[in-house]
Amino acid sequence: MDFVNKSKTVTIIGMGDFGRALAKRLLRFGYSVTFGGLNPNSHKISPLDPLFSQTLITSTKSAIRANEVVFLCISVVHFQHFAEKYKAALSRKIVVDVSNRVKDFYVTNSNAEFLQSLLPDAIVVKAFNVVSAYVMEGNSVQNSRVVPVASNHSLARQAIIDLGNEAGFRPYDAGMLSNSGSIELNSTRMFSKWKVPVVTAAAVYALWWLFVAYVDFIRKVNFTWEQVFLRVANKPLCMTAITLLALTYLPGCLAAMYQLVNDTKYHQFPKWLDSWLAARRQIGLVAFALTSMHVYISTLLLRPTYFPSWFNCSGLAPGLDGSDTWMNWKGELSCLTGLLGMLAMCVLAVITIPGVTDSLNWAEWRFLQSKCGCLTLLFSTGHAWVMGAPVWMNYISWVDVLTSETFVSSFLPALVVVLRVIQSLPFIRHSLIRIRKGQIEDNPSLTTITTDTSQVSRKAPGDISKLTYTDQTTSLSEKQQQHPNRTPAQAVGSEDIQGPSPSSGDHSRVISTKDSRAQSKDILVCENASAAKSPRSQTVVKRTDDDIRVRVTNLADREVASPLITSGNESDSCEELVSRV
Ligand SMILES: NC(=O)C1=CN([C@@H]2O[C@H](COP(=O)(O)OP(=O)(O)OC[C@H]3O[C@@H](n4cnc5c(N)ncnc54)[C@H](OP(=O)(O)O)[C@@H]3O)[C@@H](O)[C@H]2O)C=CC1
Ligand SMILES: [Fe+3]
Repeated sequence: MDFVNKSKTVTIIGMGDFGRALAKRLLRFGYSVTFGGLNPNSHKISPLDPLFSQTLITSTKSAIRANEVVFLCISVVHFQHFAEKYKAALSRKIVVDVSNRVKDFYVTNSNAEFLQSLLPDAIVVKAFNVVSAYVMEGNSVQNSRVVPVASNHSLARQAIIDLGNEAGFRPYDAGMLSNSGSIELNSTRMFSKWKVPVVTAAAVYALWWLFVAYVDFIRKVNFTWEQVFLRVANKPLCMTAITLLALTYLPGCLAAMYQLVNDTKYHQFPKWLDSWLAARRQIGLVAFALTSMHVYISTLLLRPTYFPSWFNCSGLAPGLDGSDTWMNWKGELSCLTGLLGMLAMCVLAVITIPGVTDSLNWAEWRFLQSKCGCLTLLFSTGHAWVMGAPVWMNYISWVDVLTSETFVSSFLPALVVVLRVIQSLPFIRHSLIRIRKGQIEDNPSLTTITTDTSQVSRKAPGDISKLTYTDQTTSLSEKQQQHPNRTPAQAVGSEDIQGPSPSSGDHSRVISTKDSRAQSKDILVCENASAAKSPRSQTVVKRTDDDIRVRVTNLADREVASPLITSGNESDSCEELVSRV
């Protein structure tokens, strides 16, 4: 079987939306396509389309025979029927399953594994199901979709990765076919990362609404019911925006405090903090959306009748058009701080766009994230204080202060600003820098983390979440989302977890966690650490043709010590091998 598809020819079974779109994309990138369908004589492929002029449309059987790589662009519902008919013809062919889950059609584990069980002699590869036919057909290959490719056969997987690269996608090695379940789920699950931030925003907004209703309608009557749609609704809106902004930066402060308390960066954060850190991007973007709305509404209402304390009036009887009024220092400073906060927030939002993120190097990205985040918090808190502070001075009782909307809503952001200022004090900063650099821990034991360096370097968002490394303020999984092309080692500071890399000729695959057996030609990297938290050294287990070699590399303080080597045999577990070193 020729896994290197030098002839650039593929077969596509199914001439529906996806099959046609895939064919167009491949033809555009120099591939030849043979179509196979149920009804080769009645299909929707236009003979007038110049792209399809050289395309062969034939019976399913002939199309399968024609090439080694067969894309199966039919619904999972038809898999059984299809497999029964063409099982023999597909023997030893690479069958690429592009299908997504179908409601009410139950398969155990995944469509791809189901197909593999129906076609035991074929090599099933899961790929391209995350791309819609519409995107596939489009001319633009900029910002192309990241495409996970999974298969039990590493050469077949690599062949499809190469094909994906040539067709303008960003494929990555997603490991074994057993990973197809999550690949399929991820491509059909709706807004899974947005649910918690949006629900949190809704809950915070509801709470602030209750507070505003109490303060402005029950405690004192400050507004009429006619103003609830914009003037009053604008209040909980800005209060929610500033709270969410604080919630975006608070977990970073908590993470730093956690590291300071434990005096190490290797202790895993509590699960809730890890999830919170990972959700910061979404929380921040919701805050940005609400802030934008607040700015529009405030601009619409910006006049003396709505904001009397922001304007000076020249005469006894101010004109209705506001012609004899002008903004006082409070109005001008409120607007300035608000707009500067919005500007800093816009920069933050823009750098989350993948194209922009990719154009920044790590230092630039960190600088903008950290500095603009700080500025946004400062300006937003300043905006609330400029509006509220002159009024707070006149309050007689604490109840008045505690029912001041500006005071209550700026409390959390102010707390985050204070925490950040404290954490930037020289002696605390130095401690944090020392901790984040990494340190040696005594008595390292073997961790449960086993991963393959060559795989990790190609992994995409979500798949590296098993790794426990986190840095100061950004959880690794999130950083990997923001920089899908960067390896975890780059994300946490270059060589930290990157050990000796496998030679280019090695065919490697991800081996499951815990007690993995060294496999032929596989490379297995174990992090030596105490309780999976403190990588001190890295162990590469490599099976050569004759024996298994184990190399332990000391990573403490980024120094790579001279490797120790031992030998073992095939049945040895990683732990056993390492214990012999
Ligand atoms: N459309 C999209 O955006 C995406 C689709 N996918 C996946 O791609 C697959 C195809 O989707 P899509 O193209 O939209 O679906 P369509 O219904 O548009 O096309 C399915 C095609 O498969 C053909 N077909 C059905 N059974 C067989 C068979 N036994 N042998 C040969 N051909 C057969 C049908 O032929 P006939 O018309 O004669 O019945 C039809 O042309 C699905 O599994 C879907 O989950 C994945 C990602 C995105
Ligand atoms: Fe405001």
